[in-house]
Amino acid sequence: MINRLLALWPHPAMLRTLTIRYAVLGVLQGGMLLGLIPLLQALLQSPPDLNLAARWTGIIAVLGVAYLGALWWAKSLGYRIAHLIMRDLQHGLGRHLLTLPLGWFVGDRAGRTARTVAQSTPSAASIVSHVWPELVQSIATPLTVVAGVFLIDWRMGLAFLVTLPAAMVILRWSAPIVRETQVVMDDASSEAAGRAIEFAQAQPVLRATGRAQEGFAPMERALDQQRVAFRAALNRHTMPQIAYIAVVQVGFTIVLVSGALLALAGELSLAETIALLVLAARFVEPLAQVGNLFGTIRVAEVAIDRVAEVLDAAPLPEPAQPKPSGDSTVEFDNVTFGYGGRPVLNDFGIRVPAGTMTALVGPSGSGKTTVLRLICRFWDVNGGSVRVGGVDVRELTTDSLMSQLAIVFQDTYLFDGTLAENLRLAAPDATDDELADAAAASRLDEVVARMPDGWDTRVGEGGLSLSGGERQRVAIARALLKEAPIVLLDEATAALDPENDAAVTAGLTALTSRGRTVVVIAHRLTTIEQADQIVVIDGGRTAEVGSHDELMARGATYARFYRERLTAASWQVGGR
Ligand SMILES: Nc1ncnc2c1ncn2[C@@H]1O[C@H](COP(=O)(O)OP(=O)(O)OP(=O)(O)O)[C@@H](O)[C@H]1O
Repeated sequence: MINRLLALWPHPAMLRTLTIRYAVLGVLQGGMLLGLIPLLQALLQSPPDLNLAARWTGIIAVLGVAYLGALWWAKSLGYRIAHLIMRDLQHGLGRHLLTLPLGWFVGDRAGRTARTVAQSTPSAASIVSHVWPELVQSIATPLTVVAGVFLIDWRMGLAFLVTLPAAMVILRWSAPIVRETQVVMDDASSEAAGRAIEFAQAQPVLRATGRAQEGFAPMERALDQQRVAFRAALNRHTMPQIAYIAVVQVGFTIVLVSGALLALAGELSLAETIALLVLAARFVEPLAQVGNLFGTIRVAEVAIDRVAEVLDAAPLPEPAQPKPSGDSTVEFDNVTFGYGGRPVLNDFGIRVPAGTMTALVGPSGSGKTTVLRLICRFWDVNGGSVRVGGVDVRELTTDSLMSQLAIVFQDTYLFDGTLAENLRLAAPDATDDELADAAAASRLDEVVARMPDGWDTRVGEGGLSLSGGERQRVAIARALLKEAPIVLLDEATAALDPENDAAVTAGLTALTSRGRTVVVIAHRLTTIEQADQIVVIDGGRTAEVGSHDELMARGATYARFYRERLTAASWQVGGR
């Protein structure tokens, strides 16, 4: 546990100091317990030696005061180190997350990362504030007691000692079991939490389809699995727990029987025997404590593993000798790419000249979103190259690439701030006039005018107090404000109401008329007709490229799509 922690937080000297302080604490506690022996001897001999008893009471009291002082001395250091660990791990995670490819965040990673930062770092820090100190103390106290008992009577010392190795064997045996079950319970909890979030988000769909009452099968399955995992884990925990308690109790019995036999044989005085038995009862306490701690240690280890998993994720390689960016042409040259083993893009090639608009169309799953992600370098290609301004994106620094791109994805995420703050994320120094200009071009000004507090209206977490179309207007306004030469846009697939539809068209017109290079996954007929070039993607390849008129004249895939969609009530080229 400590080695794993040190691998993430390499400050062994501080942990050594902490260990010494808690060991001193354990020794002081053991000393107080040992002080009971002469105290009881003085009281139980006939006649009782009250002077001696008073002297030992004084010594125990001094040890008690020293113990309290040492407790403050050790705890304050433990809390300080825990604070440093939490701060360093959270900062380290934050810095590392910034270097990871954006593709790393796709899927359920966002939720897991939130858990790691918010829950696993305090859990890892609790190792030094609670787990390790208690463990050190729980070992130092019994060892001090055993050493003291050896000095009084070596046979009783052996009787005390015999429990320790047996307890260690049981703990070693149970450690992997506890750890394994902890991982299973943790995974089951993550899955159940994920499904519960999905259930909440799917409420509109479930209610619209009349299935809200029946519940939601994936969540029910996940909750069932969680219950089964918890029951199985608790069952597996039971055996090691019983075995450990048995060892401690058997050890206690051995001490009792040995004490009784030695007393009967006249080898121990009555006072010594009673004192040793009192000590045996107190001796068992810290040992039982160690048994409980091992479960907590495994929980902390799982937390460390989760932090390490994020910190071990490979950062996006930055070029050793970055090249300066060129113009805003975007090119795919014989690009091959797949997620895992399955190829998605095969020998894919397109050229988007600077200052023009290209619409990507094609059936669902053909690879349109993947094309946009590769331009942003969410992932690196397996073959060929993606070039921006004539330079391979792998030869541009992330900052330089990102400064050239504005991204408008379907589900625009807005921060829980005001409309103005959300827009200024793209350009913190933008003047009010620039804000107003971007808003007018994307028709966000209409939304601002409708809102009670205008630009100061709070949009709620994720921008949920705005409609999907309104959020996309904010994203387009951001793209206009950012002054990035290339805009990547994934149009909302849901049919927009006429007002939002007109706003997106106006935003696109503004972007192209201001010389931006626009690559758009197009779902609306108006967008496709607006484009300088249409790229039809099918099966990860470029099936057709040309203007609307050229492709219609060819009468192949695009023309077929177009006619189908035109006749459909809700026209969507994406095949949805
Ligand atoms: N993160 C991912 N991990 C694994 N496979 C993925 C991932 N993202 C996409 N895919 C797969 O890659 C293929 C292409 O997906 P992509 O999202 O690029 O298609 P698309 O044309 O944009 O589809 P749609 O129009 O439905 O959004 C699909 O088969 C999809 O299942």
